[in-house]
Amino acid sequence: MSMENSWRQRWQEGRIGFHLEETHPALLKYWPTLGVPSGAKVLVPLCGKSLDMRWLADQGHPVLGIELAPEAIEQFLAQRSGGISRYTQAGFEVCRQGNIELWCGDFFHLHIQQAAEVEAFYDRASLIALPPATRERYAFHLAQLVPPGAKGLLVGLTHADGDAGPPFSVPDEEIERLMAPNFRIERLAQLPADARGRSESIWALERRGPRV
Ligand SMILES: C[S@@+](CC[C@H](N)C(=O)[O-])C[C@H]1O[C@@H](n2cnc3c(N)ncnc32)[C@H](O)[C@@H]1O
Repeated sequence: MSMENSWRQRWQEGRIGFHLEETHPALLKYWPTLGVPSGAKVLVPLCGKSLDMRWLADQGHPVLGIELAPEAIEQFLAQRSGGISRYTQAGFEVCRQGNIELWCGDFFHLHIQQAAEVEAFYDRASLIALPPATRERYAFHLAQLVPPGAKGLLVGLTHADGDAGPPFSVPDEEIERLMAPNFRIERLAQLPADARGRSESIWALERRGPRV
């Protein structure tokens, strides 16, 4: 089965153990330390139906989430009664609710023109959703989409179940190797392991290169 279909099947069957029913504690704790100005648009790759997007929007950030599974987007929108506008842009179905826009489709098809206003990013559980070779592509594509100086928070995950996934275990060394060519990167914290031995790591990133 293709990666795309297996994610859609997960959403259809409700196998979404990664989803949190609250704002991620690391977002609450560490986002304010990045110093991203209120009003800066935040890219949320592989966003699922994460409530973290609501929190970011409540801080004054326009949010651009991108997600493969229409099921995730519809479930996200159904959480609130706010009016929804729907349109097609650059081949993506886009839904907007308040200052959150959700693009339904493949992150790798999102082009820099569509991300033109993005100034920051928030990435939880994207790398760990992707097999090794795709993680390389992901890191490169993210770097292409965000401008020099863009800051982001990244939440990774390691586990002791070997190469199995998703979630794939992505060790610190790999996150550094993938991101360091294009981002200044600092590990902020390692959260305690849960009952299944899964532990999240929290990183601050800043896109390298001269600001224009
Ligand atoms: C592990 S989940 C994390 C979701 C969210 N960030 C969170 O913290 O709840 C990964 C999500 O990425 C989506 N996805 C996987 N590959 C994708 C791709 N190439 N483009 C867009 N979304 C993708 C899946 O459907 C899934 O909802």
